[in-house]
Amino acid sequence: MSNRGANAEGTTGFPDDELLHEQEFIDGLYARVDVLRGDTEASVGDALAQGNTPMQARLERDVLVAERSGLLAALNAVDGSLCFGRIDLTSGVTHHIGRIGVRADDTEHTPILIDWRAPVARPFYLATGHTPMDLRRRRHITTDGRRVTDLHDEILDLGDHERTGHEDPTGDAVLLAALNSARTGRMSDIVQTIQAEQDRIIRAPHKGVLVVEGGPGTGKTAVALHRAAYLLYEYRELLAKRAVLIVGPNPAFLGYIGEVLPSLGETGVLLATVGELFPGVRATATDAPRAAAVKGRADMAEVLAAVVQSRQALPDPVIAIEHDRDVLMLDAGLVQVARERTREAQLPHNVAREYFEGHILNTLTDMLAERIGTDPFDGSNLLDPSDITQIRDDLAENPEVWSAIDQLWPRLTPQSLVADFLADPEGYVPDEDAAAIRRPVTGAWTTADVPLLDEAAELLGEDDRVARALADQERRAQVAYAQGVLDVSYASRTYEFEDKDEEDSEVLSAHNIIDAERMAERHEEDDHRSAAERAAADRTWAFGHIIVDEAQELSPMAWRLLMRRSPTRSMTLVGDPAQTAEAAGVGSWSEILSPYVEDRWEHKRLAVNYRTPSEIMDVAAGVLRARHPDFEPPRSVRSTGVRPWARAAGDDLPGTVAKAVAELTPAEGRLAVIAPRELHTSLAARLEDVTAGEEPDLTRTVVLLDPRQAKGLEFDSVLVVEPARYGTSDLYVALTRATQALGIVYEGELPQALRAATV
Ligand SMILES: Nc1ncnc2c1ncn2[C@@H]1O[C@H](COP(=O)(O)OP(=O)(O)OP(=O)(O)O)[C@@H](O)[C@H]1O
Repeated sequence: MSNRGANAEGTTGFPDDELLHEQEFIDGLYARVDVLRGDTEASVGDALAQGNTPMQARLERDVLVAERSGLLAALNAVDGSLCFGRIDLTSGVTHHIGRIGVRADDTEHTPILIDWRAPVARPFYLATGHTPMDLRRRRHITTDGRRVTDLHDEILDLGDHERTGHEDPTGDAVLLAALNSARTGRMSDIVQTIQAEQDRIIRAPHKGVLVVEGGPGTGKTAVALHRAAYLLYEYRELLAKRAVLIVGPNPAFLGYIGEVLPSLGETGVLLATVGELFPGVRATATDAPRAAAVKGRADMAEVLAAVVQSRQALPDPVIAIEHDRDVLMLDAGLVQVARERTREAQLPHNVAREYFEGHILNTLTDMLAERIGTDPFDGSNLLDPSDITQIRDDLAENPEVWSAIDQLWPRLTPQSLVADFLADPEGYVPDEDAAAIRRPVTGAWTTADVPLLDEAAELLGEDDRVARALADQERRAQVAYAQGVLDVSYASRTYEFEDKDEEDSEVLSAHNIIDAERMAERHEEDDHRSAAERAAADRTWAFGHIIVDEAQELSPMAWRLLMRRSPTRSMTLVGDPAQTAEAAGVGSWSEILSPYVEDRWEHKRLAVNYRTPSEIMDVAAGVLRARHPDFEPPRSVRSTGVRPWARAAGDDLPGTVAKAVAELTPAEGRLAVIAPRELHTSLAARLEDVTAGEEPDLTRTVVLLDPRQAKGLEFDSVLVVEPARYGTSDLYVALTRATQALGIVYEGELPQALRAATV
């Protein structure tokens, strides 16, 4: 830590010029930001107060309000932690670095605070004594709200003998302070201390698929989130329109990471689990592992295609249609021809129905025409084309014809198709798989059902003839309305400017710059939801970039869903195969990716563990090495000197756990008790003020979780209960969640791998 204290006076009690100097800068910065905020609030207020204005002005007003509101949200989100660093260049220039960029109110709009994502800020993260990148000094500025509390300087130009009294010889005091600080139950950003290996990943180009792999605590999640913020900054035009999607393993995890992007001033991101990616469906039930594994298998795509085909039925043996005192017999042979012709079009089922309807109507028309129009003498047909058309039209009015078509080529929804299939899967999958996935037709949806629904939606498509007709009608009404607006605008112009020639007028009115078609289009665009909000409601949305955390957990069917949302294949996938728990998870990155991008994807590794001290990491690594002797754990960046311990519970497991919890609960910070789900009720009964359940409140001091829920999270202290009941990867996850202390309580035997490593 620096040798200077927490206010503008040094330890000697004399004023500290450096601190004072930085405080002056920060005061000036906030003064500017306060003005900016005031101006922005006022302009939003003015715009909203305008009331009923002509359409063109309203459109401009809405754009302004949206932009300014975004700016306000960013200003408010970063308030109190605006500036965190400074770089001094050998040229004598200095730049302050912050969460967003701020410019002075001068004619040049001189930058006074550089956004951490700007290229100018990059040396702050990358410069070393070996490669100083033209820096003499890097300064970390620690603030408490608007007050500067500490400075840490690293000298990067070894020939520079000037000293400030705030030198940090190791250069990692700020990082270690961040790693040792008490956890809050919410992940915080790492923008002040991004390490060079992380920075290179954060700023990698957005095109193509980037896989980021690393052990527990290597900052994969932190890097993924900062990458989202970086991409939104660097490719703002594109990504503000198309939005960024971040996929996480469960809602508790999304809650845990949910504050990081707003703290970086970014809100245009959709955070979702795979179970939330089918609009209108909420996955509330949980599958048994075997069922999830079957539903996630790649061949389910073919299985569902076969289910759809099986709904395209044949009469058994005939359907009799009464028409005009005639009976028309639709037999299997005739329908099969119509069905084959329809299938040849290779369209989704519901879209193809229009063709099937046509073929059946034609078949029936031919049948009837032959029956009533054939000349008994020479066998020729006496009907002319208008008679044939009339017959066809009459048939199209007959409800029996439509009931036959509905029976043979029914309109299907993804929900009905998948629910019916799951209620009766025999014949489509092997018997033992069918037994694993069968459930009542009214059963609640699970996360593993969502990729099946999405697949079904693709196979079925939408018969949007009615919607299209309505939209056409609506559009014609809008164009007519827009034309009316333009006419009114033209008429009012002649009133207002009657003393001026049209050419002389400096005031442009709507009719000068826009025609009715375009104006109607603008009206359609008049959708105030952000891109992320619109994306959340649209199954077919193509995201600008997709980030997947814990990517190793996703099934092949879930990958199909995600790839549909990313036609440009602009993706960042982060994960750790050693932490794979889901039976449906995929074995290797190339297995996941080759069907979509062959071998055109990049692979980066993170090797330093920032979370888990070496004493705890050694224990966790031992567990994996017991199964995989060559396993290489990530290197812990710090050690605490505190060894993990293990304690036998005797015959009172809940009592021993309660005692251990009392010992391990940090004065500040959070404790997780990680225990098999079946023990939760008995343990919760003995733990005061504990939070548990599907979505526990992670900000509470003591949280009770099962190992799957603990994935991706971290706590100051962790108590692992009954480790012998976990699978290897679940145990590895559980053991690597603590930043400070780890205890283990067990009944019976302690697994061999844990015996030697604990006290
Ligand atoms: N450069 C950094 N500066 C400060 N803290 C960091 C840095 N990198 C990572 N951390 C911290 O390390 C902890 C672990 O990070 P993170 O959760 O992103 O790791 P992970 O690789 O996703 O872990 P896991 O696979 O176990 O979920 C977090 O508290 C994060 O804030």
